[in-house]
Amino acid sequence: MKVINFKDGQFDTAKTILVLGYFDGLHKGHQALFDKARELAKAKNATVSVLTFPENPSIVFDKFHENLLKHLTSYDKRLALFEANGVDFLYLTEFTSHFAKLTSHDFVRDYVKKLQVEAIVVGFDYNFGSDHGDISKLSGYDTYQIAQVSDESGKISSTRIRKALLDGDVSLASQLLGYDYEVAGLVVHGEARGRTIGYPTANIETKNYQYMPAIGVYVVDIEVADTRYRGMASIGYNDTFGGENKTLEVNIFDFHDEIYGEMATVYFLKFIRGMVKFDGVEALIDQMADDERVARDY
Ligand SMILES: Cc1cc2nc3c(=O)[nH]c(=O)nc-3n(C[C@H](O)[C@H](O)[C@H](O)COP(=O)(O)O)c2cc1C
Ligand SMILES: Nc1ncnc2c1ncn2[C@@H]1O[C@H](COP(=O)(O)OP(=O)(O)O)[C@@H](O)[C@H]1O
Repeated sequence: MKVINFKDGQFDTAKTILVLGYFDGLHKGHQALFDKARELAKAKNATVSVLTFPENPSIVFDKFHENLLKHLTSYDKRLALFEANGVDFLYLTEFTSHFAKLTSHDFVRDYVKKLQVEAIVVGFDYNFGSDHGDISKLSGYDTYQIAQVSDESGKISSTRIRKALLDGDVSLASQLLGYDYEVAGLVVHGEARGRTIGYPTANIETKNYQYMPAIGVYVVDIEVADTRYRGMASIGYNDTFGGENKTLEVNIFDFHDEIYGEMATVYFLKFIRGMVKFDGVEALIDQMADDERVARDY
């Protein structure tokens, strides 16, 4: 997959199926668009391109709040997901006030017509231009609008996945995404207390603006230096010790190495329980032994 800044003007000249949207998380609903795009590309002997935005378009419309900067994936994971979904060319353009003001006619002229488009694929709720024009009429291309993908509880959406994470329901989030929810970060020093209680924990400091699951204890897998291990994670303030910073920490099973400064990816598999402020360290250790049984059995 080739990543191209649209403003650099280095457009590929092969016939292509163009997919349009923001696609935070590339969840099962988004994946349906790429399934269609791949099918069309095969039939028409074309490539698959996506035109998307690095940041959330809502930044242009909504009063700022921190969550507007957050994503369901890291940037690297996002690229990997586009590639896994069959995208050959990823065109990035910033979503700005100016971009939002383009009419559908402007958008076709300045963006769509720059590529050798064979057909366009969009989601059921896609909006074209500030005038909400009809892109198939304007552009003359076949346009496929893909119906929403639903499960028993309704439409699969990035909003539902964010809510599942904020509720600690990482199993639901992963089910809707079609892959395990993951957060990547750097292993940093904590209070060096973990080793003294028999449960060393790798403290993961995330550099990416990603949604963190709710405070609690989770079954996780963790990938360090290309190897994936089972572990148990805690997200919270280490209430038992009066901790003031919210941390993500992972006790890695059957692992004995120093990994400060390494990048690690944590895959959230299942919520175990909420955080507890214990009266003493012994009670915490007993509880962690129980957590370990749950995580190893998962
Ligand atoms: C699986 C797991 C469960 C935990 N549960 C709790 C808890 O219920 N209450 C709490 O105060 N700390 C909990 N912790 C956090 C520990 O307090 C923390 O890992 C320990 O203090 C070590 O901190 P350090 O890495 O800064 O040395 C948990 C940690 C893990 C890995
Ligand atoms: N099984 C393990 N799980 C997590 N970290 C481990 C493990 N074994 C060794 N380590 C190392 O020990 C560190 C954690 O020890 P800990 O006493 O909790 O210190 P800190 O507070 O600095 O995290 C990790 O960052 C890692 O380098």
